[in-house]
Amino acid sequence: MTSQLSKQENLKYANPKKLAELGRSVADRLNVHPQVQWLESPHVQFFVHQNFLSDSDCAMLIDMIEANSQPSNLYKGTEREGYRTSDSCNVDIADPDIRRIDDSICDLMGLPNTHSEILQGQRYKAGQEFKDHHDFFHESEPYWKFEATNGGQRTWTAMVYLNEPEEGGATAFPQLEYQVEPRKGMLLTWNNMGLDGRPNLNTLHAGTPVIKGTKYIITKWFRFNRWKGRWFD
Ligand SMILES: O=C(O)CCC(=O)C(=O)O
Ligand SMILES: [Fe+2]
Repeated sequence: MTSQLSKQENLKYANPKKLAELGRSVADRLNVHPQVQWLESPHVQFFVHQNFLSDSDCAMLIDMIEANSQPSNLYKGTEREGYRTSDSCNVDIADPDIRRIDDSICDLMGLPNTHSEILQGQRYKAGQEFKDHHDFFHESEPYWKFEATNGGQRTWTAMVYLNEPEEGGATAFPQLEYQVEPRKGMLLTWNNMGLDGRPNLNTLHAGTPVIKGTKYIITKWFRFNRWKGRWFD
């Protein structure tokens, strides 16, 4: 199936040259940040920041997720039984604490919050998982035509672990043969585009099943253009 967009149109929504520049500018910023560590992958621009969120912010977000979670969605038309079994919530972006946390992630990345989706909270109970997937949009899928004009390609992902489940729940990158164990307050971020500014298949990842305890995270997806789903600007 094709994206039904002309090559020329597609450049407005996912321009490899500009996406490569964006990747470099974020990576340059993160590389000189004293608290950010580069996870040395030649294949993916990949970083962590320990203790990005305080214990009290983690606790506040967990309470919010507990109060507002609904079963997680997969993209309409791409649903597969058992693929994403966690619960999710869109946080209340009018809440000043949420705005502060949202802004602090944008500030870390050097990306405008207008070009990002609302933070999403997720809860995985024992046995729940989010199987291998890419966060970028597959430009050959029918949904691309909508997402192209709704903010364009998903560029960087930033997620923060709000707690440490007793067992399981790592974020696994099978192509990199690498997995990140949840650490309370730790932010993990990667560029879903490659150095060439095109969707990077090496970013395939999964939230592996929680075996014991519960896992809570927040995730933020940055977009190439202004995200039209935002209602508060
Ligand atoms: O739960 C995880 O560790 C990964 C979550 C994830 O991949 C996502 O929210 O896109
Ligand atoms: Fe993901």
